[in-house]
Amino acid sequence: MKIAIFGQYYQNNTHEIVEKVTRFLREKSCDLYIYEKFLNKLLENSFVNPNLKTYSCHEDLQNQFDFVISIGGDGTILRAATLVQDLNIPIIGINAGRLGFLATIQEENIEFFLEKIYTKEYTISKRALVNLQTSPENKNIGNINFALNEITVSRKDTTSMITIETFINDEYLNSYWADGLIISTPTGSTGYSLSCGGPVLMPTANCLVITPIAPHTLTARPLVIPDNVEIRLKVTGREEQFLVSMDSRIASISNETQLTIKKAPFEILMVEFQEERFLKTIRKKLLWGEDKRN
Ligand SMILES: NC(=O)c1ccc[n+]([C@@H]2O[C@H](COP(=O)([O-])OP(=O)(O)OC[C@H]3O[C@@H](n4cnc5c(N)ncnc54)[C@H](O)[C@@H]3O)[C@@H](O)[C@H]2O)c1
Ligand SMILES: Nc1ncnc2c1ncn2[C@@H]1O[C@H](COP(=O)(O)OP(=O)(O)OP(=O)(O)O)[C@@H](O)[C@H]1O
Repeated sequence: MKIAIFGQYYQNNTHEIVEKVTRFLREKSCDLYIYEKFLNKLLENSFVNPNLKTYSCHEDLQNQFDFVISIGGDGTILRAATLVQDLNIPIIGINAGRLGFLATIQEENIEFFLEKIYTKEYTISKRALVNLQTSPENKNIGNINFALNEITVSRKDTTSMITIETFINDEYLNSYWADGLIISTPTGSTGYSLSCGGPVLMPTANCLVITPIAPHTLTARPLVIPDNVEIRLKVTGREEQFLVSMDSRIASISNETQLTIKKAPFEILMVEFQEERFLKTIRKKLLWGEDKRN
């Protein structure tokens, strides 16, 4: 099996996690690669390099990898997705962070779950992404023009709200007067959109959510739409520029720019285990059922 390990940060327990993962996979005679910048962080912290091969970009992953193992929090998985892109390499998330909504394996269960990869006791959860196109083209966006969680537009350098004229398949929807607007995938529905009052979507729902960020029109509510439509946005405001974000990445865009958002032509494959399925994750992480009255 050929496996790529990905991580971004070094903290106290990183050593232990990486050692657990590499020890287990070596015993299984895996062909192991590690993200070069992550290895450098480990080496700076007196990690002894057990002759791991390295990779550093999307192109390096193009050569028949079986899995990517992400070590970190949800943000690290979002970053791993920018390397995997359309390569259909399943991602296994080991949680070294806080919430770990997408990164579901806890440190103490690493061997238990990695064994399940060998016994094929897992399923693949296909996650839709959203894709952004701008007219005119914007060089700040580059070719990583997609998001696993959400694409947002928001105000920049001002407390003044922006107006976001929104069309679905060329039909006018609304002009949101708000701090911003979120176009969320089902995966992203438990992220920023949820904090702004959006609904939780099951990962397999073929839908997107349009969620306004602090709209000044009290009747503006999150809207669930099918994922086969094209959403077009035009932003106006006091400043000449606004911000667009794709998961953790941001770019400044000028007001004349038109944004077109639609489902991306590829999916991200998340490895899911029976013990850590989506419904259990929302119960556990959103503390459903913690109310002692029921
Ligand atoms: N007010 C908010 O809730 C808010 C604001 C900005 C961004 N975000 C989220 O943060 C993401 C970027 O992550 P980051 O690490 O760069 O930012 P960050 O460091 O601010 O962390 C954001 C938090 O959101 C959680 N999160 C991310 N994706 C999630 C998901 N799909 N389901 C449930 N929780 C999720 C993370 O676990 C983390 O605790 C964005 O895609 C967005 O969804 C949330
Ligand atoms: N490789 C790692 N080793 C140890 N700790 C890590 C590692 N990567 C991330 N962390 C810890 O997790 C924190 C969050 O990481 P990350 O940005 O990946 O996730 P996040 O989006 O903030 O989500 P979460 O809330 O799930 O942690 C980091 O600040 C750090 O404390």
